[in-house]
Amino acid sequence: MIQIENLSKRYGELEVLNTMSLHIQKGSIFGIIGQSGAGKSTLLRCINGLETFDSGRILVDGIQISTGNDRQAREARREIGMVFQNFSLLDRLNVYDNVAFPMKSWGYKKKEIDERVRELIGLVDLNDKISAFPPYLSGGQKQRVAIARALTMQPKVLLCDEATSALDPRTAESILNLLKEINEKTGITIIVVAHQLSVIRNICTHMAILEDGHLACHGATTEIFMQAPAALRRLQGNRENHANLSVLFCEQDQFVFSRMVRDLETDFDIMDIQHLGMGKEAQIHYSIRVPEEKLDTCLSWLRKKGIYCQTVEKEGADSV
Ligand SMILES: Nc1ncnc2c1ncn2[C@@H]1O[C@H](COP(=O)(O)OP(=O)(O)OP(=O)(O)O)[C@@H](O)[C@H]1O
Repeated sequence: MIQIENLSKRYGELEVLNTMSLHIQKGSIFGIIGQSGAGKSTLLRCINGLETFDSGRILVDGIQISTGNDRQAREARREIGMVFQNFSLLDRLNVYDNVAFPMKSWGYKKKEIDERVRELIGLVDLNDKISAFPPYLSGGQKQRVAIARALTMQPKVLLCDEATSALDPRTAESILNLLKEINEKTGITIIVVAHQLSVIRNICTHMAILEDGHLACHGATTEIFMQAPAALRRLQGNRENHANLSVLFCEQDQFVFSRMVRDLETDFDIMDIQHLGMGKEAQIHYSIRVPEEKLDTCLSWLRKKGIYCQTVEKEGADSV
């Protein structure tokens, strides 16, 4: 149903996607995982027509995806809903109006909008919050609103970019269960980008591992975990030779790890992410695992950038 054929993309000198080909079956829940900077989000943005690419093509149900503004390109993009880590809700609109927003933009009739919005708010179990505004919702409730909004145009595909990374483990689990339920009820194809192997293992029927813009392996999730190819083992990492770090930074520093990978030519695993505080005070706490021989350079690189970091005992970390 989704055909990605020889997809390549560069940002200047940096080759982010390298002749990547991948077929994603209709109705599957497909997980994409890889080290930070491997190209996961870029691939998702290409599928959604949010990002241009240099060569290759992407077909959704036989229709070619592009960033163009012609009718065919817009209709094709309409078939794809997307949810993000930071929810991307409009704070000035209540739950009902956030969910209604895409249909209003496309000029649907009021009655049709009302029926669909109420149905979706019921589906994500938020009937009691229908008039609430996003600042008064929990993270899990915000993500439910974002999921309902992404489904308003009855897309064939739902893309989830780190949809549960900002949530505590129990809330994350309830969102993953909701995605699974939506997949079973509607048959929608779901693509999930995640940092944690547990997310992929829990809900994905199929998966792909990206490494430096290459497709390192892909297939049925159960088979990949059973066969444990080298790419999976690399992702799981060899704990003996790795050190765990606790890193705290502000939302606007989100590209810091990609820069660290480039500057220090090191790999690392993100083992846990927690969002702390709200608004201007918001911070993100990452538990990461770096190769032991790179530990000192990573610590001094992060500290030079004014980022709080410290090593932690291995037993204290939440493994992927
Ligand atoms: N707009 C941009 N301009 C320049 N480089 C970019 C841009 N967006 C992403 N990159 C670079 O492209 C590479 C792939 O980024 P991408 O966000 O796709 O990786 P990712 O696998 O999703 O990483 P993460 O897990 O950290 O989100 C990174 O090296 C990143 O720094």
